[in-house]
Amino acid sequence: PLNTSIIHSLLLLQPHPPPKPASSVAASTMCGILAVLGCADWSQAKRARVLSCSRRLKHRGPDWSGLFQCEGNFLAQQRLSVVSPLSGDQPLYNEDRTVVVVANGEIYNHKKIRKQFAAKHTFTTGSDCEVIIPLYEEYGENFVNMLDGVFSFVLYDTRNKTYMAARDAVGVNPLYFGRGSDGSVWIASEMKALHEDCPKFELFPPGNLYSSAAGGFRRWYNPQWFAEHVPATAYQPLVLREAFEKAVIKRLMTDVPFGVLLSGGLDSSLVASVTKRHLIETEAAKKFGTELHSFVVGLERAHLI
Ligand SMILES: NC(=O)C[C@H](N)C(=O)O
Repeated sequence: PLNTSIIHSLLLLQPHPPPKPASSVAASTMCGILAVLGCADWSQAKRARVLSCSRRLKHRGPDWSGLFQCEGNFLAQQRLSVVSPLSGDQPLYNEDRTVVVVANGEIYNHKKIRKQFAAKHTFTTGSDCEVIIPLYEEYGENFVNMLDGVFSFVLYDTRNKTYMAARDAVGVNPLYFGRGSDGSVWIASEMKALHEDCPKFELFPPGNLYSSAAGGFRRWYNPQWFAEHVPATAYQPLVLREAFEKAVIKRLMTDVPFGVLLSGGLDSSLVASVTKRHLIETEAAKKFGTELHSFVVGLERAHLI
């Protein structure tokens, strides 16, 4: 797989106010989610507690805070708007609001999936993450491998009171899983949102999904090469180059200004050079122009930068 830190060199700039020269920077593919499921207590005090835990993720999503509650089940999101800033606030719902999703993710093939469901599903937002809903309605819990992207999300189905959560193939987007002392399940982008309320918590394993109906985790990402002790295909530099370029290009999907963070090393320089070369072909260029903003972090008296 590609080194995910390479891809992280692409940064999203603060989306509001819109396109002006970049002055501030937020890390890539942010947003913070917190889901608390199956609480025995759903008093005002519990709701307030969930909200205050969710607020600890505010640094991940400065643009919006949202909360869904159905009895003892809570889904909260702090949003960093990337795709469809004006309509994509979360939680996201299906047409009759019986299925609810909070997500931290970028779904690169969302337009393709939208087309596939255009006749069957009424999309209410422009969010790339909304495609999770029709996929779930069509395929139940067996759709995660149809998402091309980086993500962590929690979906709650009010009709049968079940939920599922999933994390992308290699764990680009963070996710933690814990249990409260009342048996509730806590799932959050960062530990700080759940550690005080969960005597036990762990990393949500990358490439896995958790299903409340099945009562556990299962791997959804099972590429053939997992089983290979020695790679079956020989190293092909051109194939690698093409895959790398494609990986960078699809990450230019954004409705907000963006830039590249240069570490000073080879990886981020490669990301910057591919971005610069292909920027002109992208939707982003139509909105923000073809000038590429770049950033470096330097320390006083450190002479590298
Ligand atoms: N940024 C995110 O993680 C969610 C979604 N892609 C949005 O733009 O709102």
